[in-house]
Amino acid sequence: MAASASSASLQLSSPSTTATWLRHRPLGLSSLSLRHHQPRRLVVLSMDAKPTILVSEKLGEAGLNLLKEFANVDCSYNLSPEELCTKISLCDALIVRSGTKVNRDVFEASAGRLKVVGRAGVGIDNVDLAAATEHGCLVVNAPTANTVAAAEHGIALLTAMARNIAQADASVKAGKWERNKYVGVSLVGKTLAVMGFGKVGSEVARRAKGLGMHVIAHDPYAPADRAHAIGVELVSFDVAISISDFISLHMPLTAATSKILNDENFAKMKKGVRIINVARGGVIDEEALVKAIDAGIVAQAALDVFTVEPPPKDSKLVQHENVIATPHLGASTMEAQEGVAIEIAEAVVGALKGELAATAVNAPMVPAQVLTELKPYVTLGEKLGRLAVQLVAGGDGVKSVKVTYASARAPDDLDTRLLRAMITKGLIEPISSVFVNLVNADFTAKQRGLRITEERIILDGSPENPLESVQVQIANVESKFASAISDSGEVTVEGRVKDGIPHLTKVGSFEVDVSLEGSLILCRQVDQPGMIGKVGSILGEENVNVSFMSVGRIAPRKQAVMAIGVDEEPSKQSLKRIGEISAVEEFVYLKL
Ligand SMILES: NC(=O)c1ccc[n+]([C@@H]2O[C@H](COP(=O)([O-])OP(=O)(O)OC[C@H]3O[C@@H](n4cnc5c(N)ncnc54)[C@H](O)[C@@H]3O)[C@@H](O)[C@H]2O)c1
Ligand SMILES: O=C(O)[C@H](O)COP(=O)(O)O
Repeated sequence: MAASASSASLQLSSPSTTATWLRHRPLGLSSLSLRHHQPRRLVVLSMDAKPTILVSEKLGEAGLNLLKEFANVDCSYNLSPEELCTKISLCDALIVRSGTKVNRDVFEASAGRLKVVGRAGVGIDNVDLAAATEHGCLVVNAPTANTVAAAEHGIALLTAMARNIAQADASVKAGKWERNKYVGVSLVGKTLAVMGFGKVGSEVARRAKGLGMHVIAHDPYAPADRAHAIGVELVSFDVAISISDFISLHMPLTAATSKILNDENFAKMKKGVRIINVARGGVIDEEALVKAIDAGIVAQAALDVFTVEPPPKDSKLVQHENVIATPHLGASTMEAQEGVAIEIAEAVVGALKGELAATAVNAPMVPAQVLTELKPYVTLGEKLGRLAVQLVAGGDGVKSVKVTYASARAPDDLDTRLLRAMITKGLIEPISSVFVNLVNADFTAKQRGLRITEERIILDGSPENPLESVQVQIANVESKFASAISDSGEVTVEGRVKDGIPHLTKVGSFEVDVSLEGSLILCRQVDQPGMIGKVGSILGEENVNVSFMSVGRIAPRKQAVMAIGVDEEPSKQSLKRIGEISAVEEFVYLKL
């Protein structure tokens, strides 16, 4: 008889995840279950329990108010990189726009405290995503609220450039009246190439069509039917740049798009082409653009974004008379900034509360309604992982875990990434000091050499629930609770969600039914009358509340496993007394 409170020191090895799919019938359940009380929850917040959120660039008032309801908010603008690194170690979340470089130094300086970086806008090229992921820091953005503002700014630049508005305005203000100098070009009937047919690009295309332009687009990843729906033809990169009178850039800055407009590609363009950039400065080789303007290939350029922001005062590009420039104003409308601020505040507060984020950039992005549906299963997965690893006694360490999902849903209708991540969290956190979340789960498993294979059992029946059951098995280990080893030799726990609450339904080969709240005592005993009463009264004497009890047995009066859910942690003395009950053969106390 052995009692053990929680963890063992284990080594995890041999990374990777694999998946297989099988077809089975639903599994039956036959266990005796007694519900005692609804578990009570006691939440105690200390005076300084509020998280701290650093806002390093100007954010709309409505968003700030939302943040302040939940956290201490430190609005510190124009921080130097050193100041940011100093402050960040005291912050749980950071909200930035495009002006703050959130590099590896920032994550290292946070020493694990920084849990969320919120990008109040779309482009996340100023955040080191690899470093964020390695540090388990979630990055969320606000991808929709500034789309229209950016598209409108693109159209504003297009029309202003075509009619020399900026230069003519400066000339009039300088006391001149140069009507012949500022003759423009018309837009109607001209060809516009939209490079990057995403949210902003498609809104620009829609508006340009309204101006009577012929719009084509290049985007290797955009669906043709979305383009056709607004009367835009998708073409190759070379066709787009070589036949167009105007080229408007709307792709993200990535390794593939960096300096995509360079000497070679400017040489392919139609003489007199006009360029608009409200995407990112880095997609244009700025030196090559100056040369192309001087060579007469590019007649004019209208730029909102630059490789270095702000650009140097003596920038040849900015100073060029055929260039108009704005200081990264694409998202800067009152409406967009209020929208972005609310969008990012909600995402950051949600993430700090531990909710799954729908706008996560470095974690699986799952639509909000799917997240809501999966929530209890995600909790189930984490708790099964926690239970399984606490049941391990020794062996060569936890190296190989198999997760089996039983579901009536079609394989492509069940996203298991969230579940796998939370099972991984449950498996790793009780035996290490590592903080595991959706962001770094796969990375951490790989680093620790934990191999997780996933198997899918396709059930017949109604696919109303995403999952019927989840089973977690750890191979090649011994257990501190021998009954947790299944007939096939693995530490095995299985659970399902009932009425929105995760339940443990199987331990080893024994069927039980206990809600996974509070903590758990598992006892193997010889089935006989009075056992529930004996254990219950030992716990009752200590005022430990039993939330659930369930007995799974091979046959009446044979071996049985009793699962007891408790709200409070029993003392070592009580656990010892349970172990001393004569019919109890082994027992274990597990923290959920
Ligand atoms: N100036 C501003 O203030 C401002 C405001 C909003 C957005 N932006 C920038 O505009 C860009 C687009 O934003 P969005 O919200 O439309 O993003 P989005 O993700 O909706 O669209 C980007 C599109 O670019 C496409 N793309 C990726 N690689 C490409 C390539 N090599 N060639 C062509 N297309 C490619 C993608 O398939 C996608 O459809 C981003 O760079 C964003 O940072 C700037
Ligand atoms: O990517 C974006 O959302 C835009 O570039 C806006 O950037 P900003 O928030 O710094 O204005």
